[in-house]
Amino acid sequence: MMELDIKKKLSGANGPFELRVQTEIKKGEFLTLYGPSGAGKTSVIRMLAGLMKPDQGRISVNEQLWFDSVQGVHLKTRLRSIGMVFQEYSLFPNMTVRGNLVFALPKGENESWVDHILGMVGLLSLQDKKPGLLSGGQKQRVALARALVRKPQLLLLDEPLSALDTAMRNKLQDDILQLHAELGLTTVLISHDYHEVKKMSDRVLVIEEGQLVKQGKAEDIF
Ligand SMILES: Nc1ncnc2c1ncn2[C@@H]1O[C@H](COP(=O)(O)OP(=O)(O)OP(=O)(O)O)[C@@H](O)[C@H]1O
Repeated sequence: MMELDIKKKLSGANGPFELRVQTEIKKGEFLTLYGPSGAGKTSVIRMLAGLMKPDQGRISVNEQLWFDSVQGVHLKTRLRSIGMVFQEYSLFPNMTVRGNLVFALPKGENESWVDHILGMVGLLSLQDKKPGLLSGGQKQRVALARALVRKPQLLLLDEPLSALDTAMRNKLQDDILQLHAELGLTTVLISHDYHEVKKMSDRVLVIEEGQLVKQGKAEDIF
């Protein structure tokens, strides 16, 4: 169970506005953030990841405090149990697929977990290739696998599929849903794609100009 209550002043294209999001995320939930460009969705994910500091509020995950403005707590990104995938492929180009995953493995951890993850996402046959030789979909599959190497409590996905063609996109959506279920993940996805939101989400938060304007099941919202 995750509790999130954050405020942050942002400077948007039409002047400053306040981002304010308050919600609880259940363990195992698949939550999607939906809303127009510039609404503050990426900022929410960055604050969950510890890459942006809220002005005020509190983030707690299973009794562990990640952020608390009153107590002055701001846990560093590497101390938060998170995995992240963004739209741009952020793989190390000079390492193999396997190398990218092993690099993310905590010191002393058994590499058999890397094999397991590679198998789950269907990358075993590509494990010795460098990312430059892979298609966009394959690269995102590697990025997803790498995000899962540390068995994160929270998986953060910022439009990871928006650069892919429809077929590849569908396939990766299925993979993400399967991994989410098999690993018991709690996942927060940003998506602009209405079909994707409907297919993936247990719950949708609609954010406009920093405000949470609607939330609920996708079929009730659209
Ligand atoms: N550190 C910051 N301080 C102030 N304003 C910021 C900061 N970072 C981003 N912003 C502004 O906040 C606004 C919201 O950005 P954000 O990327 O969170 O929106 P978004 O909903 O994810 O949009 P998109 O869908 O286009 O990615 C933007 O106008 C951006 O310029």
